[in-house]
Amino acid sequence: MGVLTGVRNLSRALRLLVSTSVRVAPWQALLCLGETGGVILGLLQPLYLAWFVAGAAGHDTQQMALAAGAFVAQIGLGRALVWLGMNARFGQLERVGYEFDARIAELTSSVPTIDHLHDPHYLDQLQIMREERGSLGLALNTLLNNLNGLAGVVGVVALAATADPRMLLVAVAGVPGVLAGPLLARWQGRAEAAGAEPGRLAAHLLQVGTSPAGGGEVRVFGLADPLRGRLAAAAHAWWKPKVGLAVRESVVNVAVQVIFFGVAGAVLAWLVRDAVAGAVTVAALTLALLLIGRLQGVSGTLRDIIHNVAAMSRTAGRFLWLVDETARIRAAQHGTGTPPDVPAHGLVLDRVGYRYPGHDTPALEEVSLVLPAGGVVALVGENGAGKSTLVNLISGMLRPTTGTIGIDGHDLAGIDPVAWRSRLAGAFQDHARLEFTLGRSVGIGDLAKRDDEAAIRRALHEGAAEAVLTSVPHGLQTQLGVTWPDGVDLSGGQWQRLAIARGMMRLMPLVRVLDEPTAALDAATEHELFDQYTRAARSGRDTGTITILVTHRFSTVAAADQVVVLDHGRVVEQGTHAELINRGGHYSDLYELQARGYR
Ligand SMILES: Nc1ncnc2c1ncn2[C@@H]1O[C@H](COP(=O)(O)OP(=O)(O)OP(=O)(O)O)[C@@H](O)[C@H]1O
Repeated sequence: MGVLTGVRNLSRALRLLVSTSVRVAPWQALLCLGETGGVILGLLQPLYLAWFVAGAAGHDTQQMALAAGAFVAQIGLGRALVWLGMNARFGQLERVGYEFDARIAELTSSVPTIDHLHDPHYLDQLQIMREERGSLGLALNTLLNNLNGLAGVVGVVALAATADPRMLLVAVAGVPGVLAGPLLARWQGRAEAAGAEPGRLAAHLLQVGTSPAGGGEVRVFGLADPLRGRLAAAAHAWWKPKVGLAVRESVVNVAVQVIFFGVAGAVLAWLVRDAVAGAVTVAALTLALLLIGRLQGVSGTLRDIIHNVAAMSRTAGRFLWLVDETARIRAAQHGTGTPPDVPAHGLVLDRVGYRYPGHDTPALEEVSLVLPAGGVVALVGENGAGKSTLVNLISGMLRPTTGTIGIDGHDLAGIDPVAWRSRLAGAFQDHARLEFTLGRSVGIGDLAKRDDEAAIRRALHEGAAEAVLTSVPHGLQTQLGVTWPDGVDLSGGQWQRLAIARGMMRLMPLVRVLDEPTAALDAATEHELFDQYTRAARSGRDTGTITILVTHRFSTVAAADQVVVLDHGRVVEQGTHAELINRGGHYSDLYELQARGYR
């Protein structure tokens, strides 16, 4: 990164932090400056002390009284200002922190597609940002501390020069300490980057090892030891760069101190010699002595300022990267067209391919399909065949890396993704367990009708979830989730049925996707449900809804108009169930294999 880019990024970061702080709480932002005034007053202490000592040496009681009075007054006023500023600073810290948390959540969820959530680089940046979320909140705090520190540095150096110009040599001896700042900041940046991925892995392994969901498998498969081993290795890889950094920091700090105190000792000896000879006044020598400690602090303060500003700029830079990246992704999804109210022809996939970010092998290749309006298509195939990827492409969550998907002759890329998504309905294998009231948990499948009891009951009926409703104590008002007052828990299958009902809330979707929402149900129930969807789809053919069923169970898809068989990301067969059975190919083999399992 060039110096110019660095300066530009820093100034962008500073503007972001200051403008956010001022926008969130303008009065507090202003009050924070009181602290800087207090710091500047505090700097004058050695001056009053030197006057006092000089007054005592010259038996000048008036000077002594004046110096003592000024000393006490500046302590009182300085402390009051610091107190005011500090309170404002801490109040500001929380509000700015919440503001950034909210904006991060908004940015990550405002992208209509999910390709970026599969990108390891994006996830690493997000992980570091989560770890450092607090430091964005602390940004104004850091900035003010730096401002106070800078005021202190300027004041101390000016006072030191007043005491004796040779004291500037001592200030210069602090330069190596200052120069070490950027070096340490660079090392820290590298250590953070090196620890991000293992940190994510350690958090994931810890979650697997401690969550009730993974608990059963961990025990049955005897995974506790290997998991502990991998967790230890990941944690080691996470903290190793941090330990290395701490060691190098210590070595640099010791070297810097040795240089400073060597020069300071020599200059003081020189001043004492001149004071004995009468060439330096008692006041100047006293001031010089009092300022040595503060001068030593100067290089530390400057270094901290550089370090803090670099860290702050890095953290703010990541936030700005997220802002830019979000804008870039959104700009690439420039579709503004509206989807048709009722599809006339249907979806056409023309040589569609998709490659996940950072992966060489495509998950889908050369997929060409026609999904007619009002039709029911079943996607079948073994694990990893590409069914969910295809569904995500049709839903507009992912964008094809090659080929096009069109609806009634219009490329999906030209349609506003949010408008497209608003016309989809469905239930997915990774459904959410929404711990709201039962009615709300289903109703939000169509936000406009979330409180429409009749619509919710209809969706529960169509999702074959009425049995869930009758099994809970307070009907639609039942709170779901045992961690809430009066909350009830549901079985995996019951949660799944609610997710399916949620997918039935939208009445006239363009596409209704049912991506293995029935995995927790038995084969007979799944069969019955898919038959019900197919019948519902056929009875409402005039709405043009394209129904896509995804399943592993071949027996449940016989009623679909069209069965598409995927294998290793390619369409290997398509046709009706009867056609495919007669063909005696891949579908027929797999169907026979599963059917034998049920005999
Ligand atoms: N987030 C991802 N990053 C990289 N590769 C992925 C990702 N998700 C899926 N894949 C890969 O893409 C291919 C297709 O996966 P997909 O989930 O679409 O298959 P599927 O047919 O739905 O499988 P299943 O029946 O197990 O749900 C697989 O090889 C899988 O490993």
